[in-house]
Amino acid sequence: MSPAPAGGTRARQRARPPASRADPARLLAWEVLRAVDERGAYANLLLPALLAGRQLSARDRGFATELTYGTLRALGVLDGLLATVANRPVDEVDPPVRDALRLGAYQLLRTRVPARAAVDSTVDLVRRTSGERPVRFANAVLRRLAARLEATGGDLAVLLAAPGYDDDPVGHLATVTAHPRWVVETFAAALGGDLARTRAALAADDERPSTHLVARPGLIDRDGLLRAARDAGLAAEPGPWSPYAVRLAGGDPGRLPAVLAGQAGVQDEGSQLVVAALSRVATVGTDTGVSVDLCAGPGGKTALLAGLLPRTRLVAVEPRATRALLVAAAVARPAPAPDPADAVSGPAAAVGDAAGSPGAGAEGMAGGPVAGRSNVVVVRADGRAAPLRPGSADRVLADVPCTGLGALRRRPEARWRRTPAQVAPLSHLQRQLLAAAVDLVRPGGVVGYVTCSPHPAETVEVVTDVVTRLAARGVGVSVLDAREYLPGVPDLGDGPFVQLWPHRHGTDAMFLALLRRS
Ligand SMILES: C[S@@+](CC[C@H](N)C(=O)[O-])C[C@H]1O[C@@H](n2cnc3c(N)ncnc32)[C@H](O)[C@@H]1O
Repeated sequence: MSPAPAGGTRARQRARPPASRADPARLLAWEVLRAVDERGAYANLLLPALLAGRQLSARDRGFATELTYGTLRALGVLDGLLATVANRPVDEVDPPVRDALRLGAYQLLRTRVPARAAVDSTVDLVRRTSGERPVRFANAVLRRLAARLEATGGDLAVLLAAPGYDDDPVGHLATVTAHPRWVVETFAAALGGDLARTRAALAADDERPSTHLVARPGLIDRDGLLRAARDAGLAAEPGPWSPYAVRLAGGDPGRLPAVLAGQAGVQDEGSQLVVAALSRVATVGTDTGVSVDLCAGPGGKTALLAGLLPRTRLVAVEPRATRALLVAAAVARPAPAPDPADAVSGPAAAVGDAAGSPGAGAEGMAGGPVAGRSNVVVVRADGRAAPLRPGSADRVLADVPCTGLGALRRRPEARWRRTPAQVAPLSHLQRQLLAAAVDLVRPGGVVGYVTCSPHPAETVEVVTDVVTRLAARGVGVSVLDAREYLPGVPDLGDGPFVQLWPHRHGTDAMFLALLRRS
């Protein structure tokens, strides 16, 4: 029988480990890491749920959050570092022990926790979660790592033997910024090969994003939301670009009455900008009074667009039942009230129903309308076959499913989960959805094509390809200069498209193309 490795699989079969001093913040972070690793959980959903169920001090909550997100973002670097001191490939270490070591390595590398405390607390965590057997191994690994970090001043390029920047800039950046190589290549391609900007974009993925709120037009204005946030003790500032945005330095926006009442919501400022831009484009010719949100779930953009186009009947299309219900929840909210404080009990906005509106019929809608408060009707359907007549909409928003490479700072584990193989199928679906959007819009109407990814295969290439193919079929589409619809927002790229970036705008890396059907 071969000896079980320290931290090997047998450790899990041991009797229940003795209680130890593992502190609650580290334990909670470890639990999230395990769930992400074992069952593909989403940290940004699981962590708040676990935090809500525990009695932790504000300091411990902050620490648990930093440990969880920071460790998940830096996973590639942490595993690389651990491999240099573990004398074995990291993926051969028992997963529960490996996750504890990752947390310890993160504390050594990126926090001000003293090295000794980082090592000792990780050893306690290992003891508590895996028993005594792997404790010596964990202790030795982290002590070696602490010594190496001290000896090199934490220089990752040295520690991880990164390729020299001059020899292999992409490899170098991938190593020192903890991104897979293909993501570095993607960002570089989207930034025209500018490697200094690529480095800045990659670095921005590691910064803790502020929380952005949207003041939903007609329900609350931005100043009212700002006041409400400050009154609730939150550090709030107006967003620099969107007239509806408030940025929070921290704190829980979920307890704000305006958010609970649906007058405001959590929404990245970049998402607000692309919706605002679409609403600002004047249509040419006679409006039908119908607009479409073709990929609506979970409904953040639907809610904003409905507020910006109050006289439009907005058909929100979403194929997944759970997400369609989220759209319904996002729009089934109180109506405008003169004083935000009264809005919770204010009158409901006009009930929307696609039936009878030009081009939109309730009959044939897969699943039927599932919500209709205000000017929105939610329809469960595939956007490629939405139950709407061609040419029936004034505006169509196609916020297509994408790799989400533009929101890596908000989804810490995503950079390691996404693969280049996912791009082509998405790109195919995106082409189909954009073509469907153009089909739905009337001549003189406008399509907004949006991704939360800067990948050229999901952005410029999709738009260029679809416009070319449609032209070959005699469908005229002109590409508008989307930058003109975001006045005051600097550095939007060379046009005619808009590409936002975390490092330039503090937003997710949203892409926007505006197309007018002729
Ligand atoms: C990027 S998300 C949209 C986010 C949304 N606009 C918001 O701001 O809350 C893309 C959505 O498209 C939906 N989707 C996936 N396949 C689709 C299809 N064939 N037709 C329409 N929507 C689809 C997904 O379920 C997902 O909810």
